[in-house]
Amino acid sequence: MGPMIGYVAGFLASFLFLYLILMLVKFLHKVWWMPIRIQHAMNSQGIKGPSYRFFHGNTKEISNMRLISMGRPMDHLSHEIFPRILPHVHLWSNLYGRNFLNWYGPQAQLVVTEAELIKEILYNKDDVYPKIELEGHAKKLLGDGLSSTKGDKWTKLRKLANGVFHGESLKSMIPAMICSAETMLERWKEYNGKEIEVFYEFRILTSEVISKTAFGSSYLEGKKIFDMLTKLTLIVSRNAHKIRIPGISNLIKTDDDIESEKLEQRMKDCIVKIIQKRDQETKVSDTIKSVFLGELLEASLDKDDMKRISLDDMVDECKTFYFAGHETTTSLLGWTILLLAIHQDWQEKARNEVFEFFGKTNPNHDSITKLKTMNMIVEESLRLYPPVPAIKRKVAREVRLGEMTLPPNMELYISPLAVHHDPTIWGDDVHMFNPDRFEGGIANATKNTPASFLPFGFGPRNCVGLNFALVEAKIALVMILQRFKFKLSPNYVHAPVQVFMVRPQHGVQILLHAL
Ligand code: HEM
Repeated sequence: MGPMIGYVAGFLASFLFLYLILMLVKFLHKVWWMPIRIQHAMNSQGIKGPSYRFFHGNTKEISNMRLISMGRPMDHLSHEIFPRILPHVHLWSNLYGRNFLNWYGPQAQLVVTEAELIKEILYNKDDVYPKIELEGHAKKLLGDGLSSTKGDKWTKLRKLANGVFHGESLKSMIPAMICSAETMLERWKEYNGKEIEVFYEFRILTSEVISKTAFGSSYLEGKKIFDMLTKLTLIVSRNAHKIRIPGISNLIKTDDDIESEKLEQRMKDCIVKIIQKRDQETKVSDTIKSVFLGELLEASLDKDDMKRISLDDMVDECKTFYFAGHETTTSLLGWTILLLAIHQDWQEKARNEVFEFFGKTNPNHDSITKLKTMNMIVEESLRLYPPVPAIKRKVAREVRLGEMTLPPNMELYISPLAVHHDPTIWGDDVHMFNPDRFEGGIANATKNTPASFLPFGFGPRNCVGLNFALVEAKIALVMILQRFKFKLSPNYVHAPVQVFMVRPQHGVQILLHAL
């Protein structure tokens, strides 16, 4: 018996040893051999970049640069925020060229800043340059909803969302937008002659608008979800440049892992409750408007397999739209008010146009889209302060992009912020607020390189909420301009930061004067 046990134990030990060796070889292949090979292959095509560092890639350098650049406020009210928000892209594109290679851990990432190449990437269908797979905390934030999913499921969800956020359906949401803006401005009356922090105000406004229009739920019900989303966003943001050893992260959980799991579960419970409540309401009355949640519910009951969606899909869609429809528009409104508070001449021009179109009456859809000065101001605000500073894609299979041959699985990093602050496209006054540059339209402003202006992305996966966001923001701006003059408060501290979106770290304080 004794020798037999010894034999089995020896066999198991050698098996374990071989297994460990195999795992080590696999690990080294991933974190050492492949990066060296890819770096070499790209260098030989003239694509340079900071050297790959074992396991962490360039993430530590990137984190340090960001800590320094965003660690304190800007010295003056400059709009030159690209070196501050994305210091590594700014430095390395100057050092290594417009398209350069950097490393997100052992993941090769090609940063592309040339508009023609960006167009090629974003215009392509999912099979060549698909979206990247979300992992960890980010996956808990957005799930497999419209912004992250691919293939047939994406086609199905996009069709559904397109129908809801365009045309007549969008028009039917305008009264709710106006009503929410009125509630906000009623509150503002108390601040006449005083300071008000508007970024916070816009967070309430945009969450109320998306809650009411898309989900039919009141702000208070949606508020819990927004609070949880905000917490999860902070977790994603502070872990964005941390590289974890695969496998180990399943065994050893950090506080953030535990917190994000809890938040994911609580958000799901909350959304399921809203869905169930809505389901009951629909049974009771047919008159309820066909908001987004209604469409989702209908799709969940569809007999056609190709159209039907599951409860998990619904939860992910709700999370996606709560998230996408909230922080982005808040950011746009916050920066636009800051710009108008600084540039009083443009505030006056915008107000004159508003009075010309609407007098003191509430805005309406048809005229909102005709406001030319307002449109130029919003476009210039989106150019200088694009809420979404970076977009990512992946290379599905070996492919030629311009003069380069890219290996499969390489990540592509496209930065609207970098492109919007490129003087070769926008001229020497690139960092100035000059809405006039949009007077002849976007094509004219970008000298017919449309991918040079991409606040809402580009191509088939551009922002599905584009019109919704623009109408909502313009309604709020029109109604503010009709009621108040405003200037920047001396307490405002200029500290744009990136926490997912580009946002003012300490809010936007203005002084209000009722008209
Ligand atoms: C100023 C406001 C907004 C900005 C700047 C913005 C920006 C963007 C950008 C850049 C993308 C493309 C991302 C990529 O290509 O990877 C995108 C996609 C998306 N946006 Fe927005 N967005 C805004 C408002 C909204 C609103 C209000 C909603 C919802 C009502 C929304 C829902 C979405 C969704 C669902 C996607 C994914 C679309 C798809 O993949 O098919 N966004 N947005």
